[in-house]
Amino acid sequence: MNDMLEKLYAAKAAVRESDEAREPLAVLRERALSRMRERRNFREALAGARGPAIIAEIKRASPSVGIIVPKLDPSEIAREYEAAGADAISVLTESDHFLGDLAYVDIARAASTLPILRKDFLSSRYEVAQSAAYGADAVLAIVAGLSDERLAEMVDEARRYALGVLVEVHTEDELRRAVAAGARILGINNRNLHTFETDLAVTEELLPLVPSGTIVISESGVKSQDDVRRLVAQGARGVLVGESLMRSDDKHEAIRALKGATVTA
Ligand SMILES: O=P(O)(O)OC[C@@H](O)[C@@H](O)c1c[nH]c2ccccc12
Repeated sequence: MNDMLEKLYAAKAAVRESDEAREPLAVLRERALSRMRERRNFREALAGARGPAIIAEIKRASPSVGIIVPKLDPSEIAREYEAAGADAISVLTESDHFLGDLAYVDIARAASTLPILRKDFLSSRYEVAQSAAYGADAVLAIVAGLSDERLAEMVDEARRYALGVLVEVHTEDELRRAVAAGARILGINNRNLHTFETDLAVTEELLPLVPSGTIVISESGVKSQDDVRRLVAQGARGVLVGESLMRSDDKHEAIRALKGATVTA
């Protein structure tokens, strides 16, 4: 694991410990199960999307670029994303480097009808149950930061609450591990977590190695209709877009443009 990732997971483990002292796993599991009827199907939303599936991200800051938007109204952004035609919403909940908050998940959920992905450096059953209890419909599992055992535990815990799992990979080896863990929704991250550089060629290189029936979402560095066109032409079902949408003053037009990519693809 690289330094940055290691730091993020270590900080997260400390947060988890204090959370656990306040709200034990059993309490969260019960609450997660009591919210089963609210669950929105992340996988179906992507599979059934018209044109390329767009996961629009709510992200206030990131380690690679710093502050993206000084003030954030997650409710308003969630509403805008849905009205603009997004298929799902990703919410950063990591607080130190991304200035996120777990509460944003339920805020985004209340403001839209789309499935909500909790994006964070999660590595335990506890955090998966917590995500479901706090209104998530799907969680992120970053293979580079997880042992096979941890990954399997997260996938197993997610199944209990019918949560989707977006299994993120960046290399061929990680892709193999994701497939072995039974990943049905793969996120191919174009960003190299050592250098923070993005290169859409990462998705293009890994796509031919993905088993059929797996939904592939290309993540990071996607900005234009041409980018989406290129990625879907290679077999991606859709894209996850953060920074370029957060910076856009006209989210409606921005998403419409990304969506329009299949028309000629
Ligand atoms: O802002 P971008 O370049 O559109 O990227 C979005 C998303 O892919 C990125 O936020 C991301 C991908 N994997 C992550 C893991 C943790 C935190 C954030 C991420």
